[in-house]
Amino acid sequence: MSDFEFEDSNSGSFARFLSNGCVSCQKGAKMVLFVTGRCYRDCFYCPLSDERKDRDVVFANERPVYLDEDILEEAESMNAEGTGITGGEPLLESGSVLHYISLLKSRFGPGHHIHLYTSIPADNDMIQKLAAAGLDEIRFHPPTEMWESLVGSDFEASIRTAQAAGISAGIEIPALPNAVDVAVFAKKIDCFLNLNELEFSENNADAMKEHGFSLIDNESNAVFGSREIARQAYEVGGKINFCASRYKDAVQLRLRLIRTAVSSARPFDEITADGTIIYGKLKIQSVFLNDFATFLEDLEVPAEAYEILDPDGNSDDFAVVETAAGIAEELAEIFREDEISDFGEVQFWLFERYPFSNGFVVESSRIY
Ligand SMILES: C[S@@+](CC[C@H](N)C(=O)[O-])C[C@H]1O[C@@H](n2cnc3c(N)ncnc32)[C@H](O)[C@@H]1O
Ligand code: SF4
Repeated sequence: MSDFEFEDSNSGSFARFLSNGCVSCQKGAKMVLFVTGRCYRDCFYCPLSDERKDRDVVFANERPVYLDEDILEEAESMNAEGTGITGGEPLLESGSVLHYISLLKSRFGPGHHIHLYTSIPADNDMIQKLAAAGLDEIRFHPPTEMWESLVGSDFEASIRTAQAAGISAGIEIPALPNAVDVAVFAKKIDCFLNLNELEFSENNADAMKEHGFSLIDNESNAVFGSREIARQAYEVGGKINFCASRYKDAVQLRLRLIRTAVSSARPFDEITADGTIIYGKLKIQSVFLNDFATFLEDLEVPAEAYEILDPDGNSDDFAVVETAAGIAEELAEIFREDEISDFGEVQFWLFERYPFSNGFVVESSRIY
């Protein structure tokens, strides 16, 4: 853990303390492991999407998880330094949480930092199990109606038990009115307090409006006034980190995409500053593939500069050759100028997409 003063004028984040989990999260180096969308609470501000809320699903980042291997592959694909376990309420599936902690620690070693979000004040037995599995950090989210009366509560007991068991423990809540009371409590018991800028999501928008909240502007999801509440809480002192909505989107997500792109890009993929990849795509009738490969060899295009994707090898179908954007552009130019027709109809495209397998396509354009 580190003590310092941090103020990011671009995003609006500020902190005088960052837990180790936050340090790797800020680098975009944490995988998000979502363990069950079920939750026994009903916070009006809960941001969960329909795809996840109340559903017994597991996701590693955006990848649905059916097998342990899905989690390990996702962590490898982004070269993760650690994992944040969230939900729903992950401790409703405590057996899975313990299993995943052990799995990640045994594959990636004790240095793979794992933190857990929970709204349950876990009892001594559960804390000992989490510690034995290797959990590094736990962040409790007490219900808003308890924020003024946390002293002597089960949450205080859980935080103290976790700290005694060697788990770094604190509180993480959205910056809603009364967060100042939580700051007073956190300072008193000397635990960290992470404040999230309150955000609108598709599913909580109606409830947020009913509670009198509005957006800062039309370009962000952040709630008007949440940052000012966090600032008041910050003035209380103590180990506080305010994570702005823009910081999550603009910095953490972008850095995670870049990490994923760097570890999974093919030699010819171009990685953009946003972490997307750009490449060229040629669509060609499968029957002409062998001749076309010879044509590329004659042009001295190196083998590592393209990849042939012909899934079913059916000669009636179109196959795909993916290559560097620059090579696709040059080939398109050659085909156009020389009016080449030896390979049937060949289409030339440029693609930009997220760096996951079958990642969302940001843009595609046909160049010839
Ligand atoms: C969605 S919860 C899931 C884990 C667990 N149920 C909990 O509440 O901690 C994960 C984190 O999101 C934060 N959060 C919930 N609603 C939010 C909102 N509308 N805006 C910003 N953060 C929110 C919570 O404070 C919590 O730290
Ligand atoms: S405790 Fe967490 S998951 Fe459950 S309703 Fe509240 S914010 Fe949503």
